[in-house]
Amino acid sequence: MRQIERSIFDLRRGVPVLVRGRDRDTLVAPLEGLTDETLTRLRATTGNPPALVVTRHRLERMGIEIAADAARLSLADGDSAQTVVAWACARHVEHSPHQRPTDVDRESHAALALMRRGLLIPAAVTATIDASRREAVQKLIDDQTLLAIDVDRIEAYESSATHFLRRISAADVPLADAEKSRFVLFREADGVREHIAIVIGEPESWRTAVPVRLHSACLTGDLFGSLRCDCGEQLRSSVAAIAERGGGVLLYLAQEGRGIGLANKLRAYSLQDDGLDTVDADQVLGFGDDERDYNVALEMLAQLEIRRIELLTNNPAKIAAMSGGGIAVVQRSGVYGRLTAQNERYLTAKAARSGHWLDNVLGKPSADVAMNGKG
Ligand SMILES: Nc1nc2c(ncn2[C@@H]2O[C@H](COP(=O)(O)OP(=O)(O)OP(=O)(O)O)[C@@H](O)[C@H]2O)c(=O)[nH]1
Ligand SMILES: [Zn+2]
Repeated sequence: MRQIERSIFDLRRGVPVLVRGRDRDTLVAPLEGLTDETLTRLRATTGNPPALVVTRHRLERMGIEIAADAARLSLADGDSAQTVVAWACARHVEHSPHQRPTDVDRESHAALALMRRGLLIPAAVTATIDASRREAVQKLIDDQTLLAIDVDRIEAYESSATHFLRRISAADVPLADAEKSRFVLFREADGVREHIAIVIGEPESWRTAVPVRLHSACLTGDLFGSLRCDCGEQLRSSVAAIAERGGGVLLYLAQEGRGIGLANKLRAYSLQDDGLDTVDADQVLGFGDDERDYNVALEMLAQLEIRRIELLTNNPAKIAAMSGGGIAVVQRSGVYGRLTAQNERYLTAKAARSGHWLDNVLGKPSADVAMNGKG
């Protein structure tokens, strides 16, 4: 396994990793699972006081505006793990951090990139290695107690991770709403995530604007029929709609929870039960309103040689992402689930805060829109 994937797995297990910069080495511990012992060990190993690295979204939640993507908050000797975790992801913070946030260095920025890729809360505790501890730290690396990874590699990985997809396997899987369906599985270059193209009908008989649905995974809704969202019904009605149009493609994207992962989505659900809406709940955890990017979808469409599409969505961001990636979106058609007592607040927030076209679900009439070839 390459160092980068190994470091993500270490962080997911709660094990710190060393990020090697040009001028300094930084020990990085994930916020998730942080204990007082971790903080003590971080101090002892590095010989320096640790800092908490959090995203701009998290700081905004704490009433602090910054221009950069992330910032560091210095930690004092007496700060307990509980306090640090509260600063990073609690809805209510009793004591504010002692100091104004300072700019993040490349190493801290890279640390957050690893957390996101590992679907962890995007926050880390970091400390630079003091010159006096270099030898001891090198020993930990040599005996494989500690994994070291170059900051350059993390940055290169960040920009290339999803740009290469391998087609791994395929099989016919007849579906209740589309008997002629073929599942084609793609794997990202690092092997971490897999996405599926469900190819419905025969490509030769598709319309010139291929009906396409980009569907972000939702375990709770798609598989269990959760009433908190509309995903399951959207999934099934998209398959039926594509089949009715004579075939097309549904891309089932490993973007659970708008890209934050299932663990964080469940955390966000608890925060919603506490009164927050879907966007604010994600922000409490340090995420933006939508963490997805659609490069994977663009790459899958390219490999399937699809360039002109009718997009089945209510989400303007998906149209922008496809058009921006060189796909001609010639038409947009809505795809709706039922309004339930449990999903009304979620759908209302999507319409109000993220601009989704949900008027006819929420009780106002609306029509499908022809894009005039412009997307
Ligand atoms: N973070 C978070 N994610 C959620 C929540 N509810 C649903 N989701 C996720 O939101 C995503 C919905 O994805 P889609 O159905 O592809 O799309 P959409 O952005 O609603 O746009 P449409 O194409 O109009 O359906 C899935 O990944 C769900 O897991 C929530 O409360 N919080
Ligand atoms: Zn859902």
